[in-house]
Amino acid sequence: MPLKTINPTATKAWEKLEKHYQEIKDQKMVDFFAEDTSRAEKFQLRWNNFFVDYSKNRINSTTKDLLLALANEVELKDAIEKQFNGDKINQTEGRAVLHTALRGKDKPQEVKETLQKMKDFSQEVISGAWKGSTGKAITDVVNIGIGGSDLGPQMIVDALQYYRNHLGVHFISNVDGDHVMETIQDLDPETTLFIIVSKSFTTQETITNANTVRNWFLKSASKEDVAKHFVAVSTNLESVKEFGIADQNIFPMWNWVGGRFSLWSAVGLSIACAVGFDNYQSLLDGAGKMDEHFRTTDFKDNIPVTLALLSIWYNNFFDAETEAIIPYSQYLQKLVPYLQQGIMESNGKSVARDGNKIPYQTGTIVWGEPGTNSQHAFFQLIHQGTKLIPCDFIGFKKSLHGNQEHQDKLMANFFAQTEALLKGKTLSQVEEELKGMDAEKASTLKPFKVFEGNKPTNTLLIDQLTPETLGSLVALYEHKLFVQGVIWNIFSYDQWGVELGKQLANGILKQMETKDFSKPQDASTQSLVKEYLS
Ligand SMILES: O=P(O)(O)OC[C@H]1O[C@H](O)[C@H](O)[C@@H](O)[C@@H]1O
Repeated sequence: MPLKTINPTATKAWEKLEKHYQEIKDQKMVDFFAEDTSRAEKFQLRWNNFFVDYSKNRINSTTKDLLLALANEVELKDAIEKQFNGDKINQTEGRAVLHTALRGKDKPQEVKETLQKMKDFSQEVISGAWKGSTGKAITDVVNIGIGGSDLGPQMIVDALQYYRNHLGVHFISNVDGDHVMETIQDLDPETTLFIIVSKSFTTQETITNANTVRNWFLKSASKEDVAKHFVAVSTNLESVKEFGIADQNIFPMWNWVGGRFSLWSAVGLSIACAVGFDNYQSLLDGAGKMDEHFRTTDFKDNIPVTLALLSIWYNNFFDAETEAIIPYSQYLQKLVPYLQQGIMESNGKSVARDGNKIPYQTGTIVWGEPGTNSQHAFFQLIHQGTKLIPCDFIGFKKSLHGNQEHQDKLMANFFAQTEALLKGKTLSQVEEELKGMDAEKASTLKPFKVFEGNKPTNTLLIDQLTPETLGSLVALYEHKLFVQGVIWNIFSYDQWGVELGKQLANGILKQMETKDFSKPQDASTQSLVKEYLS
């Protein structure tokens, strides 16, 4: 059973919400709309190129007031200021969390300098002024990194492919050697540039992949040629140098930027190469504008705060297990895997800030795929399954290539799904539909064709997919997860949970090399490793 115990940092609001939940939980959204003709206007937000409709939620004005009271009781305003001001809010690692400083108007000097270096470098590579070791211009750029050093740049490069130039941009992340070979086998070492991205420069996958790629490169080139084909982004300058990267080819990053929030730093170098520095700058500006909105707008009109509170409402009171994010744009096919790291690595915690075990649910599980494809895959379960799955629908008013017929069909589906999830289909509607059918057959079919409806959705309607709107959209979700972390009273910016597997993998690797199985290990894992080695 989901845990519902009161959050001790917000007892008053939490208790009131629990009581209110009991009153409202069986009510139908369609009745809310029938009772209040101005409901749609009441629960919508307009900001820049964003229009957010959250009226299709199982809330009324009281719910909204109580959720806002919750935000106030946990002193959200103060928490936001602490983050933006650079307090060491990542307490378990003793670090500030300042990805917002990478995209604000007043950037620190070191950020400005790094941006200038990224600008100069990306322009040289794009224009062909940067020559490979044999004097040829670069045709392909390969980003070698994993987690935050891969997912962000990869998602943005894919999302902004409309804005791309002639460079082929590729990503190597998995330590799976087949993935590495499939990526490099058709590349020409003379015209390929590798960007090794690792905040720590100790990550097993990235260092292994970087070594493999360097060896592949050295088959047809000399050590001196490495400087023309390898650059690195890291906080660990010493290890980068040890790897053999020339000083001038190192792009710094800082430990006050979390890996999963690092695409706004030099980790975004492959983005700048793929779409040009000006577009990268617009991406930063879009994120900066959302930061401003988040920091300065009253909570009742604040998009990230509103979406975060709604998510808490379903997670902690309706016991929703997951949330779906459905972008109606094929360009955003990598958005969800990217957000999964941001959201689930940040808020997948079960210990409160005081070190005690948390007695309530945290950490939203997010998943999703672009529409309309997902309508033909998992939407059946959202419409008629037994689970409550709140969904965010993200769509754009204008397409990039025109094709109005396609755009209208895409968006008709986009609107229709939230309508269907809201209204469902009643028994009498089904009966009406089955009129004329053989009575016995109709009566057998009836129960299967009923849709309960009353499934909550948020609709984010954005003018067009541009570097700027994309920047704002990503920053929106970053702030949403931050607000949830504050309410759940957890530390959102560490990730101790990924360490154990890494440690054990090193031990197993040693076992494989030495065939020494004397160290105690569970019987299942041991027999699997032995089977692998047999
Ligand atoms: O950039 P790196 O230091 O190589 O780290 C890459 C990734 O490693 C770990 O798994 C962390 O959990 C991620 O947050 C991080 O993005």
